[in-house]
Amino acid sequence: MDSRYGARDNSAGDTLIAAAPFFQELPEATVQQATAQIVTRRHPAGQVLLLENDWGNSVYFILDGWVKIRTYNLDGKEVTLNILGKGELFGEMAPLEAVPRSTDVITLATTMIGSMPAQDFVSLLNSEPQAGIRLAKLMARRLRQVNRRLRLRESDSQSRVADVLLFLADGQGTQGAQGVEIPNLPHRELSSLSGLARETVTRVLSKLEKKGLISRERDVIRIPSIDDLDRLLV
Ligand SMILES: Nc1ncnc2c1ncn2[C@@H]1O[C@@H]2COP(=O)(O)O[C@H]2[C@H]1O
Repeated sequence: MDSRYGARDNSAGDTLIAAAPFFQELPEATVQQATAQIVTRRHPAGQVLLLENDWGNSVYFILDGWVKIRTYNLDGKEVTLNILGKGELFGEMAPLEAVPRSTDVITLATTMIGSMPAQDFVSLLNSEPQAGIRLAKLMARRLRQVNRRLRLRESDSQSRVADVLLFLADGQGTQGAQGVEIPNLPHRELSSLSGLARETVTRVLSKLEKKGLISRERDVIRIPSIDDLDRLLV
C-alpha cells in the first residue's frame, strides 16, 4: 500500500492514533514518537490494501471503518477469514516473520488507516513491554476465534451464524444502551465467514430476530444478551 492508494489525511489522524487501544497506557513521549512515524490515509470502500503473497514492510492501524481479511480456497472461492474494525491492527505477520503477506486485506467502508514502517513497529515492541503484551493479546484473541470456528464447523446453521455474530461482538462490538452492537454486514460476508449459503444466513438471522436474540437496523445488529446468544451454540 503506498500513496497511490488513498488520500493522505493527517489532520484527524493524530487524535485517533493517541486514542487507539494499542497506544493506551504507553508513555506520552512514545505515543508522540509513534504518531510522527505513522502516516494516515482515508480509503474508499472496496479498496485492496494488501495482497496475499506481496512483500510488505508496514504495519497498519484501523483508526476508523472496517476491513475484511480475505483469502481463497483451493477451488478459487473467496473466503472471508475475519472482519476488523476501529482499534485493530493488521499487517504485522509478514514483517515480523519476514515472509510475504498471508492474506488480502480490503476496506468494507470508508476507512481511515495509519501505516507505520515495520522497523519502527519492531523498535516500539523492543522498547515497550506493554506494546508487546498488547500484540500478544490481540493474536491470542485471533487464535481463540479460529479455534472456536473449527470446533463449530460441523454444527447446525443456527450455531454457526450465532458464532459469527459472537465473534464479531467479541472483536468489534461496542456496548450500547440496549446491548452489544456490531456492524450489519452484507449477508454475503456473513455467509463467507460462516461457510453457509447466503439464503441460509438470511433465514437464520430472521429466526434469531423473531426469538428476540438480535435486532437489526440499517447499519447495526444489536445483541441484547451475549449470554442468551451463546447458549444457542451446540
Ligand atoms: N484470521 C485472521 N484474523 C484477523 N486478522 C488476520 C487473520 N489472518 C490474517 N490477518 C491479518 O491480515 C494480514 C495480512 O498481511 P500479514 O500477513 O502481514 O498480516 C496479516 C494479519 O494482520
